[in-house]
Amino acid sequence: MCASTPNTEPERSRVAVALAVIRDAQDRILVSRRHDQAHQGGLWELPGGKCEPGEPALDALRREIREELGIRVARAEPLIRIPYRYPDREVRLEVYEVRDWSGEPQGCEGQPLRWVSVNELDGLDFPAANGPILRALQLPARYLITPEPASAESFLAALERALAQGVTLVQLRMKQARPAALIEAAIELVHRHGARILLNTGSLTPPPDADGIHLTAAQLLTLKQRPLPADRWVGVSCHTPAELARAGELGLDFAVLGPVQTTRTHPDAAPLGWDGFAAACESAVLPVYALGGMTPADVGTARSHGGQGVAAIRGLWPEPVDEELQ
Ligand SMILES: Nc1nc2c([nH]c(=O)n2[C@H]2C[C@H](O)[C@@H](COP(=O)(O)OP(=O)(O)OP(=O)(O)O)O2)c(=O)[nH]1
Ligand SMILES: [Mg+2]
Repeated sequence: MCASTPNTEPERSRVAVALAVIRDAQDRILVSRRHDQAHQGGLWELPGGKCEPGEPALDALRREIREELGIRVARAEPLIRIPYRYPDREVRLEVYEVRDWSGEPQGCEGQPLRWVSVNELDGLDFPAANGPILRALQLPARYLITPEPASAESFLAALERALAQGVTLVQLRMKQARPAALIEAAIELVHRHGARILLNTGSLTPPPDADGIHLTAAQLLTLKQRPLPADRWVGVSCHTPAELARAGELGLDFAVLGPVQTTRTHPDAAPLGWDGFAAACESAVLPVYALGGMTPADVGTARSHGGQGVAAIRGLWPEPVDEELQ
């Protein structure tokens, strides 16, 4: 339990929890099964547990992992934090990625253990609060937003170079012309490189072979429910904590938030700064990319401020670009 204050909501329900995504050399993740009698019993879980009063989450993580698995965490990187309200309890999950640890994991409390790939995680039953953690594990650190295509040929050539440079998630952003042949060619090219593509064309019904859509903040505010089923992704552009909250309520998969910095093309727009970005991520219940003046060199800063990584046109497109997003 966290520290309690007498005259506020009953604190009995608010629990800070430190969890570990422990990876082995094959990039598999360690999961355990919760005892049937526990809160959210019988479901699979990430190892970890409740912070003691006043205990920093990272200390709680090391302690819980030693107690539950008998291994020593050498280094842990923040992945995501999820505030979540169950009917009987409110939790705040602080999730860390652990690639550097020593010892041989054992179920010290008799709990069954399994090593699984990120794809296999999708097929296991976890507590409801874990959905955004799975998404954070599936999403890359860089999210390319394409500039408005000039010619199809030069656009596809540049997109191919971006993919060859390791981009694995693409937003096809078309605000002017939307030629179906170019959209299909881009989808095919992205899939040939094993990457995913989301369409930002104003339509809520993308072609069946697209991996999902990316919404504007204006579209977000008109929606009553998530526009696509769970097997297709829905990203959204947000500028305020209120928009992020709405994206979380609708169960969208991730958001981009900006502008974090002043950009060349919009020098007058008030930027959030990294502190504003971090404050907004604090209460978000979905992975959040930083947008606005970002380059791959900013990934570490974005992550240390609670973000999933960076989203950019100019910073990730292998050709000079005039436009910039806010
Ligand atoms: N360990 C764990 N807890 C989770 C996950 N997802 C989720 O919502 N929770 C919730 C369930 C519990 O309300 C809380 C953590 O509980 P816990 O049972 O692991 O706590 P603990 O290790 O300190 O156990 P105990 O001392 O109460 O026996 O967080 C998850 O992936 N792993
Ligand atoms: Mg536990």
